[in-house]
Amino acid sequence: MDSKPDSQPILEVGDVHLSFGGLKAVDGATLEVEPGKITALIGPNGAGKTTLFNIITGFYRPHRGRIIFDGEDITGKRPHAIAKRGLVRTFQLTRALSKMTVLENMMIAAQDQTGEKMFAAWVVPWAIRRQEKENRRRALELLELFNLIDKKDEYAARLSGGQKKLLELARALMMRPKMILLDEPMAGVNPTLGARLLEHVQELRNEGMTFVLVEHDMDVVMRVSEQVIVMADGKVITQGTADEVRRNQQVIDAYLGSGGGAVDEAIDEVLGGERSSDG
Ligand SMILES: Nc1ncnc2c1ncn2[C@@H]1O[C@H](COP(=O)(O)OP(=O)(O)OP(=O)(O)O)[C@@H](O)[C@H]1O
Repeated sequence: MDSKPDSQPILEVGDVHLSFGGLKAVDGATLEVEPGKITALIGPNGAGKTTLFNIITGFYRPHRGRIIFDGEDITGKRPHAIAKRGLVRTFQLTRALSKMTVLENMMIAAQDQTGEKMFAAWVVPWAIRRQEKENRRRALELLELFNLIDKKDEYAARLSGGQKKLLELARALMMRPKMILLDEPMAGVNPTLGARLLEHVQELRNEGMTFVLVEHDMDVVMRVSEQVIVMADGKVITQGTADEVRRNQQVIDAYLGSGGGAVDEAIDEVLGGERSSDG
């Protein structure tokens, strides 16, 4: 039932493994992401989704396996080198970032990427001013687009949950990525700002950007994603359209096997309330 991508994948993850002590957090994960689409990565708690995100973006080094982004092997490369190639992930605002203003957050995100240019700027001072001016122009443009311009001098800590998520996405865009990984973009976001965030994601996708999101809200997953990848126990158990995935018995079993009182709720979520009594 897996649907084969019709274009060359922008990201290929092949047989990736990573253990923490004896725990196999990612255990032979293999997947492909099509360019210019929104792909959701779902699975029960502890399936390995966040760990895989961290491996793909260079924050963890896999014990085995290969990651190809945009035709280039990026396995084991450092996060800033991967970001420079156009693959970035969003980050929850850390305590340090919360104590900076919204605009400072944007400027710092750009600096992370222009590290080498900054070195050049140290040698040639006019270059630093030109780069800073360009970063500031882009930061203000993005804040305007994301309706955060009135908050530019506020401390990031003072933003609402939804505004923080918008800032996280805007920060990632400072790096001019080809592909963005979003970890639970809708968590703690009110419905109005959540809808706006999804609109931005869909607009950026229409402009050719690729997104992969880890999201627990199945309503959101089924609504916005063109592809759904399902992980359980560190493995990818299936990949397909939202409709294909929701009918897949392995997916239902994976959520059933996740245990605890949330089982029924999880199945209802995955099946979108379409579970029949003969199941
Ligand atoms: N730094 C770490 N050290 C030890 N174990 C870890 C670490 N990070 C994750 N794990 C374990 O690896 C497994 C996979 O965790 P991960 O956070 O990747 O799952 P997930 O699918 O993102 O879950 P959730 O949906 O709950 O966020 C879990 O059993 C988790 O406890």
